Amino acid sequence: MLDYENIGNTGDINVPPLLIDQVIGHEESVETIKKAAKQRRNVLLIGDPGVGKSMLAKGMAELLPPEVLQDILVYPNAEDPNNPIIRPVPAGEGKKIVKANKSNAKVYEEKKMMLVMFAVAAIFALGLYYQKIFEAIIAVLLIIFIAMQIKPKNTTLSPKLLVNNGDRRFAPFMDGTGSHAGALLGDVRHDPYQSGGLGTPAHERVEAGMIHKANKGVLYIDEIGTMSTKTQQELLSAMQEKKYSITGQSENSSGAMVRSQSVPCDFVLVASGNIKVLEGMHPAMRSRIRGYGYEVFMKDSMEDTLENRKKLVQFVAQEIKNDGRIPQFKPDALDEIILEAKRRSGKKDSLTLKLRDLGGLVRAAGDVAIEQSAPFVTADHVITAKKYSRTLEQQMADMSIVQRKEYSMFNPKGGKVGMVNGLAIIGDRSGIVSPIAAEAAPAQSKNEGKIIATGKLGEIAKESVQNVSALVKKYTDKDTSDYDIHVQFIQTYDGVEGDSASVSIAAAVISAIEDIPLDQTVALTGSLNVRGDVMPIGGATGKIEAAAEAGIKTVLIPKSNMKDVMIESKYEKMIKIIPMSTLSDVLEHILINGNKKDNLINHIKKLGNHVADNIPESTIKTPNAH
Ligand SMILES: Nc1ncnc2c1ncn2[C@@H]1O[C@H](COP(=O)(O)OP(=O)(O)OP(=O)(O)O)[C@@H](O)[C@H]1O
Repeated sequence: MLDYENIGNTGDINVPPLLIDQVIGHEESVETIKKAAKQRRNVLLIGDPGVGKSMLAKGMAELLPPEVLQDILVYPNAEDPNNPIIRPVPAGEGKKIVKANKSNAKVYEEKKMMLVMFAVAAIFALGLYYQKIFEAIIAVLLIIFIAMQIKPKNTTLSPKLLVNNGDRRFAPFMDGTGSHAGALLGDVRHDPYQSGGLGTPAHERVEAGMIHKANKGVLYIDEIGTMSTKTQQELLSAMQEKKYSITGQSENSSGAMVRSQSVPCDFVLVASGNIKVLEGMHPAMRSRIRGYGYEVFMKDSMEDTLENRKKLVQFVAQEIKNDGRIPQFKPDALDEIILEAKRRSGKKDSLTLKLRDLGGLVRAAGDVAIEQSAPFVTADHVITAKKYSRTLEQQMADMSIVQRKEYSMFNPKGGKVGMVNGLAIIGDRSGIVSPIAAEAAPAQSKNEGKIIATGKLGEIAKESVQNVSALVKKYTDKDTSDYDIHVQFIQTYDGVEGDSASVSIAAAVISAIEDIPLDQTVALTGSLNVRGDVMPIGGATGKIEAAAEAGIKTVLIPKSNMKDVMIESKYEKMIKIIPMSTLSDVLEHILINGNKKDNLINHIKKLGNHVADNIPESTIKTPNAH
C-alpha cells in the first residue's frame, strides 16, 4: 500500500492556488523561474512538447508585481494625423477616460442635432411663408451636409483604449506562438476612405501587438526559431528599447502611412521549444537571453520515488479541478495512472513528465466513469480509457500488422535467408515490426562492392553496414567490399526511427552472405558498435508489445535494456525475451540451426567476443544509440 492510498479519493487533495506551485517534477526550473520573475529576466525553456513549458511561463506572469500595470491610450494628433499620440495611464484609468470622452462627444452631437433641427424648422417656416419651398429644400439639404462635415476639434475626439489591463489580477501573459508580424508587433488597419474626411481617423485604426499587450508581463513564444529573421530582429529591438511604434505591416495599405508614437512594451520574454529551436533562433536573440536571463532544460521524466508519485497524484487532482466535469479518482485508479506514467517514461525506475498526454488519459478515464454513471473513477475505468485513447501512431502500428499479414509481407513462421524482423518506434513510444531484407551478390570486381540501401532509412542502413563490415569480415572471413549488398527497410512509415536497427541489419547481411536462414519467429532490436557490443535502445517496452501482437514468439533486446521492460501482463505469456550483449549472442538465437550455423558460431567462439579488438580506437565509431 502506498502512502497516498490513505486518502479516500483525489477530492481530499489540496490544489495549490498559484500555477507555479502546480508545476510537477521541475523543481530546479521552478526555482529559476521564481528568480527570473523577481529580477524580470528573459528565459529560454528547452524541452519536449507537453512537459509544462507554457505552464511555467504562465506561472511566471503570476509572480510578476501586478501593481505597476498600465493601460495604454491612443489619441489623434492634430498636428500630424499620421502620428497618433500614445499615452500610458495607470491600469483601470483607460476605460474611465474613454467613457468620459465618449459622453462629451455624445453631448456635443446632441447639441449639434438640436441646432440643425431648429435651423431646418426655421427654413421650412420661412419657405412656406414666402412660398419658396424648392429653395427651402435646397437650403435644408445644404445645412445637413455642412453639419455632417463638422466634427469636434481633434482634441475632443475620443481616444481609443489600445491596451486594457483594468481587470487583471496578475501581470499579463500573452502567447505569441505562431503569430504573424502584425499580431505580434501591432498593426494599423487599411482605410479605403482615408481622404476627403470620410475615413476612420488614423488613431482608431491602430491595433496593439502582443508585445504591447504583454507590457509589464510575460510574452511567451513557443518554437521561436520558426519565426522569420526579420520578425525576430524587430522583437529583439522591442526588447532592447522597451517601446515600439505601431505602423501598418502591409506596405500597400494606407496603414503603412501611419506611425504611432512609441508604445511601451516592457515585457519579459519566455521563449521555448525543443533543442532544434536553437538552430532557427537569431544569434543575437539567444545572446540577449543568455546575457539578460536564464536558459533552462526541462526533463521528460523524473525518478520513481514515493515523493514523486505523490506529485503525480497532485497532478491528477489538478487536472480534475481544471476539467471541472470528471469525477474524483479512487486510489486504485491512481495506481493505474502511476503505472502508465512509468511505462510511458520508457524506464523502469522513472515516471514520465510528458504530462499533457497523461492528462489526456486522466480525462478519458473520467469520461468512461461519466458514461457508466460511476461516482468515482476506478482502475477499471483507467484500463478501459487506455484502449480508447490510443494515439494515432499506436493505431497505425496496429493497422500495419494487419496489412502486412494480409499481403504476406510478414509471416512469423519458419526461416528465411536475409530477411529479419526488426523492431522500431513510431512517434513517442508505439512499437512496430519493421522487416528488413538483405541481398548479397558478388561484386563485378574485387573490392568494388557497393552498399545499396533503399527505403526511407537508406542512410542509416548504409552507415550500419559500413560500421559492421569489420565484424562481418571477422565473423565470415568474407569481405563486404567484394559484394554488392542491398538492404531494404520494407514499407517504412514516416516517423519511424531507425537508429536501433543496426543489430538487425548486421544479422540480415551475415545471413545473406553466409546463406543461413534467419528464424522468422524471432524479432530483434539493438544498436551495434563496431566492436560487436549490443548497445541500448529506446522504446523497449513498446517494441516487445508490438512483436507479441504480431505473433512473434521470441524477442532479442540489448541486455542493458532489460531493466526498462514493463510489458503489460497479457503479453508476458505470449513472448520470450532474451537479452543480448554481443552480436554473437544475436546470431546464436536468430540463425536457424544447421551445419552452416554451427561452423559460423564455432568460428566466432574461437575469435572471442570482441573480434574487433585489433581495430585502432581512433577508427571506432559508435552508431547512435537511441
Ligand atoms: N510539469 C507539469 N506539471 C503539471 N501539469 C503539467 C506539467 N506539464 C504539463 N502539464 C499539463 O499539460 C498541459 C500542457 O502543458 P504545456 O502547454 O505547459 O506544455 P508545453 O511544454 O508548453 O508543450 P508545447 O511545447 O507543446 O506547447 C498543462 O496545461 C498541464 O495541464
